[in-house]
Amino acid sequence: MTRRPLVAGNWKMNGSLASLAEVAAMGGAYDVALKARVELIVCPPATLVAMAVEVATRLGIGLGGQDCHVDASGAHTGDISAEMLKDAGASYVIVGHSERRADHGETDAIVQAKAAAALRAGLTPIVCVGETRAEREAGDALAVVGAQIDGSLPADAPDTIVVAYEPVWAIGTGLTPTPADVAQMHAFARERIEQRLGGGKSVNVRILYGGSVKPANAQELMSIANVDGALVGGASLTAKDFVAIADAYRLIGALSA
Ligand SMILES: O=C(CO)COP(=O)(O)O
Repeated sequence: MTRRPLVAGNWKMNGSLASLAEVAAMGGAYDVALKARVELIVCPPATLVAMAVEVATRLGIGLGGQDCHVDASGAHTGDISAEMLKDAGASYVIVGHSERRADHGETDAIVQAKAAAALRAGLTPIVCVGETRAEREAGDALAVVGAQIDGSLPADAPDTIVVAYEPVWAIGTGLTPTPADVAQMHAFARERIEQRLGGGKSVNVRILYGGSVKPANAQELMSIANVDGALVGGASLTAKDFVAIADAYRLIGALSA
């Protein structure tokens, strides 16, 4: 089992050219020892991906997009393809974030097609899943996430794909599930990913936790079995908080299966 933790920052619709200074500021604390321990990537708005490449690459920080179209090119005004993100210097792309599922009506089938598009372009998709508050309260969290995994992962995806469990009710609210609930969901997700992909691939698939990850709770959340890193929203906008989250890995031992 060789899963390298991944801490990914999702800037959402935030950031300007001036924000590239935050990327530059991540470099100082992301030192050789931390690089050996955890992979760090930033997913800024598409307008900034190409601009961020030089500084990010120099600091050993990866770049990702936040969405991609299913097609490589064509008459889709306002959309961006996975190939364009790759061309701009990205190596990852988030697909199926709950905000896109809600704002743009993205279904599991669309998310799966986007994940396949990412793979076609040579990007690693970060496929997001997660239940709403109502679904958790109804006792349906596992069933909902299981169905999203079935529907959103291409069946032939390689074990390099990343899955992010983001309970919708934990995003931007300061609320997080209990460690026991996170452990249960991540163990369940790994089993379900195995059923979906087969061939023992799930042991290598990184499953991130997302939703109100902050420096103060990072160590507790990242220490949970089957949590292979974090997808961070608000706290990824400032270098200090974002690197402090990755820094939790200095204190965490080898990841447990
Ligand atoms: O949606 C998220 C990351 O994709 C999580 O956002 P917050 O970290 O702001 O809760």
